[in-house]
Amino acid sequence: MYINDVSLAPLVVAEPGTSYDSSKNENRWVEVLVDCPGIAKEAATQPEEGQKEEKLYTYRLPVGLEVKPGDILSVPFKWQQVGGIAVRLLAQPPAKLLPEDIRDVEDVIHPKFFRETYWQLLERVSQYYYTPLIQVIRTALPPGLLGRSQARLRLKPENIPNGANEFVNLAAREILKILQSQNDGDYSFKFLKRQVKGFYRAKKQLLQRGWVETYVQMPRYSRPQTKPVVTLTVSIPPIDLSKRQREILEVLRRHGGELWLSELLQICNTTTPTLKRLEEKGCIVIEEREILRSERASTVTADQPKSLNPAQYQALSTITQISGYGTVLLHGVTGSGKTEVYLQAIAPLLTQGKSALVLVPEIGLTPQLTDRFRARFGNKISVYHSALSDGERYDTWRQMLTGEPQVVIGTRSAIFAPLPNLGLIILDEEHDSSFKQDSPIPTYHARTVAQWRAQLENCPLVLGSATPSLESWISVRTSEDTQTQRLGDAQKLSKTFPPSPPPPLPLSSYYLSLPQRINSRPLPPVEVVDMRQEFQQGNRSIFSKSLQQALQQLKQRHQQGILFIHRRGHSTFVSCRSCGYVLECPHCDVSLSYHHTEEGAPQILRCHYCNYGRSHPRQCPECGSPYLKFFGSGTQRVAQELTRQFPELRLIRFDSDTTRTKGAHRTLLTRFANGEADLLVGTQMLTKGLDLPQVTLVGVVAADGLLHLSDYRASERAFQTLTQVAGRAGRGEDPGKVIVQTYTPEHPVIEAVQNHDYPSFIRAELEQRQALNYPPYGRLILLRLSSNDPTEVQNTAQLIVTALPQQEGLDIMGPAPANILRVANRYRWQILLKISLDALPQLPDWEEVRQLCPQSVSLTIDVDPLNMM
Ligand SMILES: Nc1ncnc2c1ncn2[C@@H]1O[C@H](COP(=O)(O)OP(=O)(O)OP(=O)(O)O)[C@@H](O)[C@H]1O
Ligand SMILES: [Zn+2]
Ligand SMILES: [Zn+2]
Repeated sequence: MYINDVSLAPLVVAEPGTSYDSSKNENRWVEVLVDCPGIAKEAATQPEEGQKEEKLYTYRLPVGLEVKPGDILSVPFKWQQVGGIAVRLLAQPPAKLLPEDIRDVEDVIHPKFFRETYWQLLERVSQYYYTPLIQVIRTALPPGLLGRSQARLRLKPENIPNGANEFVNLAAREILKILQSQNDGDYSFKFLKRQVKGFYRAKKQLLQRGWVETYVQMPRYSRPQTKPVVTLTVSIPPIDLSKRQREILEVLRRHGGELWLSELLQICNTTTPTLKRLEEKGCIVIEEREILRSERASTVTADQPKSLNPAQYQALSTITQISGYGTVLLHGVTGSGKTEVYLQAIAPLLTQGKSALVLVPEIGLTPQLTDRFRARFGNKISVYHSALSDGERYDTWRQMLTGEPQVVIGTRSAIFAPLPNLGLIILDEEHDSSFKQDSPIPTYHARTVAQWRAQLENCPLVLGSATPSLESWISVRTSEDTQTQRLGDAQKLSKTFPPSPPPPLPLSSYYLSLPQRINSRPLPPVEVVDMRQEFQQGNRSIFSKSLQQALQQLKQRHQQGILFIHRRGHSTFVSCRSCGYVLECPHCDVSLSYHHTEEGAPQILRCHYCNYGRSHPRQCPECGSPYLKFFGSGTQRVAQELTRQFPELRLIRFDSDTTRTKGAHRTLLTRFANGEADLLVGTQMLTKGLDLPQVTLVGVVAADGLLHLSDYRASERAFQTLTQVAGRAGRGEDPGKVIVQTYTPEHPVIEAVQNHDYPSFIRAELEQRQALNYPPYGRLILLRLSSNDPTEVQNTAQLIVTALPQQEGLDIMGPAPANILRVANRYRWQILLKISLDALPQLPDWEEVRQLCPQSVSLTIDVDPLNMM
């Protein structure tokens, strides 16, 4: 059976609590979702025609083994033992299968792993994002859970009383004897099963008494991890060294003579060959050293809950009063103390034995945030994100399954963290687009999944942001009046009868605002510098006079600054340096993208919504100036320019180059916080959640890169990013200042950022979206096609567009080449479907659409796409 067919029927058919003892001669077969990439094409039992890689196989239950839907099993598959999930129990084997072809389930590895709500969540993801269930399960579970895991039994000697043998049957005694014969008291099921007849029942007895425990061992993680370390071997450097080489040795010396290679490279901004030369001269040694698997737990000093200001207090009491499901939008300006509200909302849950899930956009954000959580909750915190090694993820995941009350902080995939007793889900910086997965499938948005999960688990969901997404804003503001009124009532009640808690608010969405910074600190003033004027006045530097001056003062006043550069690498719109004119598509209201597919190919400007194209003009169509330029000045270039103009400023680069290695974020931020540099120069990563009180200056080198992304969400994203980055200034005692350099100071986004005016920005933006039927008013589905064959992919895209039904309320845009046409030798085309929520058109049958793709063309259906490139 093809899994998509069953996904509509409830997968868990057994009633909770009923178990199936195969000795009663009923339900002796089980359908198992087997996870076996690679070997699945040939089946253990004969597959039906047209089956795909993920499918259900039928197995028999051996006598004495109890299985329930949702259990993780180990089953034989060809010549291996693999993992699988029990999907449903059958009273009869499928008629087509010969009984002798059906193999036995080997064992239960994790009983009741999938609780019903968790299953439902995965199914919902599978349906909404048009993704086979097994693929969703792979996303949700740590890698390799199902594959090659081995169930083992371990003695718990501390629980075994004297004369234990009296209490259990013969087989159990045998098991105990075998386990006790070995120091660790630890054997695989497989081994024990062969040694002991009646293993399953005996094991059950022992488990019930708590004398043994089962666990899963993952052999592939047993290999220790190593990493190169650099050690200083001379106390006085030889005289023939260059100045640079001496500096490197000096840095090493100051760090106690030893650093991880990656850290040394970062700190000295040097290269491995340079270090190799030092090694040849006998000054240092580079060698591999083992690192521990768990993240080096930084020492944090415990802290106490802060006494809340009135706005925080109101937010907290609303959140804690919600019983069951409810969505809260916590809209707090930068530095308003949202994190403190989260912390105090979580604290009572832990004492009630519940757990909380905190999602954050990117891993660069977590060191500071996790420290704050650790300071409050100690070792109840665990961190879960895809940058962890498989082993770490697996360990953390096991920790969650214990059911101990805990707080899991993680990036988007942590929305699937299998915490059994969820009391609260928090999405911090909920507007951030890294919560959306572009590929591979499922192309889920963690906020959407969080909403479902909160509903299924019947717990509140808090969405926190200084710049809420339009989606979240709309979802809580539609019935605004009633909410405000009911909130008012609840408050009145609580004032009148302080001892008794007010009745739970009968609402499912709430808007809460923290309009002021902590201690009523002002938001920093934003100065907008018109770079066209700078250019006209003869300033050819990438820094305006105003920014230059501010940078100079930084050093004199012993303060620190942040310089923000939009994104590393390519940024592709073209604009005029004299008048600021940006080349746009005449049909689509988005800026044209610069396409340069290969060396020597002509330069083309193209709209990747509708495929309008034109050649690259020699002169500005508006003012005739020849100074047309592509935007995009990388961090590296800015850093070079800084060193040239301000040699006395010490800077740290903070971008995806310098933060690639593990722990680099923490290292760099700690060094900055300790005052080892005056300036932090970086990309998007430093816009989020940084709370550094000594930062007084924030400079945005060129806001334009953000304003003219060829995407309907460009304005929203630009407003959010600029507001967030501006929000890093003036969080401490000293007042802050923000300088935004731009060629289009009159742009509404720039004005809104300058005035810290979210409401008027969102009003204007919502109007535009509504007029054009873009989200949150309409829905989008993006079909991404790619192939090694440029013609075939283009033809397929055309074919699909022709085949799609013409309907009221369904706008088909494209096909058009993706912004970067060729990536890793694959040519990419896309088709954008815009769906009107009023007309609710019939969506195409995606299986039929897939049939139109030849073997060489792959198709990804991106539901609610955010990244259009
Ligand atoms: N009630 C309070 N009293 C004193 N200090 C507080 C209080 N609440 C928060 N703070 C402090 O104020 C600073 C800013 O708070 P926090 O970082 O939580 O703000 P935020 O709203 O999350 O900011 P952003 O959205 O900009 O990241 C932190 O250093 C925090 O410890
Ligand atoms: Zn011009
Ligand atoms: Zn266009």
